[in-house]
Amino acid sequence: MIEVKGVEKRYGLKKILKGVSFTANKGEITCLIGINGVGKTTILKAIMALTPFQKGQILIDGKPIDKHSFEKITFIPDSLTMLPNMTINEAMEFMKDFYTCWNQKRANELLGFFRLDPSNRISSLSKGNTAKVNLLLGLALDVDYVLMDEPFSGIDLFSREEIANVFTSHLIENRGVIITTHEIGDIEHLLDKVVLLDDGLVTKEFSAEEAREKEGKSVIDVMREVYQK
Ligand SMILES: Nc1ncnc2c1ncn2[C@@H]1O[C@H](COP(=O)(O)OP(=O)(O)OP(=O)(O)O)[C@@H](O)[C@H]1O
Repeated sequence: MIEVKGVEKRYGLKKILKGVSFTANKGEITCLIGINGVGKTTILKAIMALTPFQKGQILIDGKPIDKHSFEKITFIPDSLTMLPNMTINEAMEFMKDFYTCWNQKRANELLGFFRLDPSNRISSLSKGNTAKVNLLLGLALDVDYVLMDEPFSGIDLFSREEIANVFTSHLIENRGVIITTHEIGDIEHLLDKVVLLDDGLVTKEFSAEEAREKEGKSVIDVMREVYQK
């Protein structure tokens, strides 16, 4: 389980996170939702220990985050960070050399799943295929938790559907996923937990299934209730 406890984060004088707390379980998809600039990416970076925070604590499976946390967790940013003149194959080789937890079998499966040609250069890929390569490079790591920042951003409906399909496949297995997205409609049915953020705080943390089954509400219904008050 990932536990975010009372995290406060300032950039200069600007307080972005004012005591954010929530949990994300293994085997579940947790979605962070909030308007642009609320601090979703900052939370993911804090979990990865990529940005320092002033107060609070983040635990992964009961242990505070440290330099070894990357053996358990990976961060898939909203853009691909590989050199544009690399082929997909070369990008995979790079990851393989860098990470001991690289799983070539899963990488090959992901290539097939996304119908990617490994000889293609990163610079020649469409936006949708670039997003898929980005996901492939993260999901091919044998880690328990995957953080994904806006995996659907700026890509067409069909690519979004293909990416959404990965969430119900064995390629995610029973890992814990934290995702940020503005494209709720595409993945609403896949979400286990939703964390709504506003003004530096969690305003609501709820089970998507319970909202659906007990209250007959979609995630978007709950968002309207919370944000349009
Ligand atoms: N390195 C930085 N230095 C100063 N301010 C920053 C830095 N990184 C982010 N910020 C500011 O912190 C706030 C939160 O940024 P963050 O990227 O976490 O928001 P977000 O919710 O992910 O936004 P979006 O939905 O647009 O991706 C924004 O106001 C942003 O301008």
